[in-house]
Amino acid sequence: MSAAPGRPKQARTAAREGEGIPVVAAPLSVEQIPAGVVTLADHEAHARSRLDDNAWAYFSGGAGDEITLRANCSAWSERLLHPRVLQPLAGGHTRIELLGRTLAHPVFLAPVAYQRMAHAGGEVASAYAASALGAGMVLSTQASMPLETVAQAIAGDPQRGPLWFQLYIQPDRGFTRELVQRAEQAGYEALVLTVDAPASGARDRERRANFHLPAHVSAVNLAGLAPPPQVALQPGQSALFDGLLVNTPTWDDVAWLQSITRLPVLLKGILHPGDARQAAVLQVAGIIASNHGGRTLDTAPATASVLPRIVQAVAGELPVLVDGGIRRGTDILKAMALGASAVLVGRPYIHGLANAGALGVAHVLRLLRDELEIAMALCGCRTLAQATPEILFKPD
Ligand SMILES: Cc1cc2nc3c(=O)[nH]c(=O)nc-3n(C[C@H](O)[C@H](O)[C@H](O)COP(=O)(O)O)c2cc1C
Ligand SMILES: CC(C)CC(=O)C(=O)O
Repeated sequence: MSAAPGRPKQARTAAREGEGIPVVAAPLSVEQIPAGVVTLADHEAHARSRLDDNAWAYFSGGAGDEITLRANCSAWSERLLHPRVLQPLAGGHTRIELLGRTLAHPVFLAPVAYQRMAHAGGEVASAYAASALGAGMVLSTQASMPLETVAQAIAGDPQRGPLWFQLYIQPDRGFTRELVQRAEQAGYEALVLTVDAPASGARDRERRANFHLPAHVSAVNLAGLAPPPQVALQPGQSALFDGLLVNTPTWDDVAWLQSITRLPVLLKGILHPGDARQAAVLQVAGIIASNHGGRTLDTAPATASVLPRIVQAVAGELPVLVDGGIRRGTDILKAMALGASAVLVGRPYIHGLANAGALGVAHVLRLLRDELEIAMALCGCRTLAQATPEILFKPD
């Protein structure tokens, strides 16, 4: 049993924090997209052959019976688009406005921990790709490269999308505050507070594979964080509720976080309209409708299913982003039609990273954007503002 921000088992010879981390990704010239890889599903199939069973269990697994993991994908593909013809399309584009910025397209790289397990270039390679393709990126608290190194790698790139920092509030609030200050100083533009993982989900696939972090991979940005004090449990007390979760964040911590930072704070992991309302009352900068890619509570609903209710609950007061199961440009268009302001993808870019480093991540982003443009054109949408529920097929 472990709380969300806890550290997985690690090989005993763990490198010292930050040691041996390349500042640049492996040279692109040695990496290629294999012929025949033309969709995100192709990337996934190829990545399976590049990653060992240990890494595969971590990156691809979900919680429990993986019902939510599968539902995330099927809920998008089961919704149908309703094409419109003979619309003027010249001058069309995928641009959006979000938190005061104009972005080339609505795709972000979701926070995914321990990316050096997929490729030596790790989070820096992902950041290069996001930057080159104008995508946003959210760096995980549990990144395997220093947050400053990742920000520095793309600082000054005029076409880069937003760089945000995902935060897991640590039991040690002083350490958390220092982490926030580091993210501010490094140039991150927003904090994404993940709220759906006070405890790690039942990661059965990881347990079957005896998942452990390789020696060269660790949560370097949490170096120096003391383990939470051991609680002496009384007979009958719960190791979870009376132990690991005694300092778990609450709504009060959201207000606390807003009070200690000048950065906009978004909440990631909202599924219930009541929580969306509460977030709006606290005037957070945005929410991300997410079930953590099916990795926390199994049998939670697919994000495509809850998105309309969440959009309705916040009534335009704040942007709603969504992730989980987005694998096609058509999925992105459906999300936008349901009221999302932008989308995040998780596993697909890790597959690209495993396959060809920065080039692989860039390829995944390029495929999504190309597919989005095609879907927009075929639905008669010149801009994403025209992606309304009208383009979704409503069965009788
Ligand atoms: C291997 C892996 C690690 C993840 N690590 C984090 C993390 O550190 N913080 C976080 O907020 N979400 C994390 N997530 C969840 C993603 O940010 C995102 O919500 C999810 O992957 C979206 O679903 P998708 O993979 O189907 O696109 C992780 C997901 C995966 C697959
Ligand atoms: C280290 C984990 C807490 C990162 C995470 O959020 C995940 O694996 O889903």
